[in-house]
Amino acid sequence: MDYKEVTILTNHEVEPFIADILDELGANGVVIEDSAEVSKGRVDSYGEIYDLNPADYPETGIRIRCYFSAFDYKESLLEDIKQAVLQLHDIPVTDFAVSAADIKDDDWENEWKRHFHAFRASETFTVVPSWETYDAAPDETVITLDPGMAFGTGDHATTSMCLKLIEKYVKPGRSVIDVGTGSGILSIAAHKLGASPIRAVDLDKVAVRVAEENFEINGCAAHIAVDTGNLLAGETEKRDVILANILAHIVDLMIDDSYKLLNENGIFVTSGIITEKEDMIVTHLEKAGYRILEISRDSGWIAVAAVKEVA
Ligand SMILES: C[S@@+](CC[C@H](N)C(=O)[O-])C[C@H]1O[C@@H](n2cnc3c(N)ncnc32)[C@H](O)[C@@H]1O
Repeated sequence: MDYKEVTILTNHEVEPFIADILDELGANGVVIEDSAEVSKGRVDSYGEIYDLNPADYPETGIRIRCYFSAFDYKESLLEDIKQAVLQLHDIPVTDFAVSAADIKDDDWENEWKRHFHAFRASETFTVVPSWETYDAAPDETVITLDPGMAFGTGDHATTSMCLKLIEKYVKPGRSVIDVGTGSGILSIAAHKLGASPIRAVDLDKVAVRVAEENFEINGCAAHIAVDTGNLLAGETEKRDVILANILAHIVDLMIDDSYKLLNENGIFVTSGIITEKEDMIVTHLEKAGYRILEISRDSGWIAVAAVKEVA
């Protein structure tokens, strides 16, 4: 079947919402290229800094590439995307352009996989696509991933900030629940650090299937229970750590439940929160009884680690 590659150029503020919009409209695989990445400089597994090729990135804002099968693509699609973006509440859309091109080679999957390569996502975790071979250095812990249609390759600021907080706060033998597991990346990281037992849930059945496959690839399927689930609804087992990288207004809905479900001195690691929503989330966390341990910031997003201290 032929595929269409749809390219969108827009400003950073739209980024948190674009994947959901494209998903609703039937996109297969979404790749986000951020102009801010070029100025960061990357460090490879041997500590050498390398530059990204500016030609691969937009000059300003973000470029989103996504893929639609001929079956899902219709003439009105570009206009539908534009209208959905322009109707976002309270989000300034200062730049917007959308275009489509044919992909003739029947190989859209490889087209978007072209953009995903092994990279160091945190101090110890290196994410390696399942189709690449990689020689890990002794200080690296490899997470092998095929994210398929699910979110979570690790190169998004929210995921890498979560990985860094997990490195710090998840200890061997701690019980974990990963809410909105996506590709399963955070659960795999927790497992590699010795956490147990681990449960992963996602509202999206496709994400649950992808996470299961990634648990298999990483040899941890027997150690992570994965299921569909809506936030913490129906969860009764107390946990030492709760992970949730979802959007701020959704995280907000689970703050009180997370506090109830945590053991004493348990830790809530959460991200998916744009800086504009920091005050709202921090105020709610403190009201629920949490003490904020730290807040990380990257590319307009924050991640929070908070502890349930019981006097
Ligand atoms: C931003 S992705 C995070 C994926 C991965 N945990 C990571 O850190 O990269 C958010 C995930 O939350 C899931 N999600 C959204 N709303 C949810 C809900 N109410 N309950 C459970 N999962 C939800 C989405 O399907 C998506 O897979």
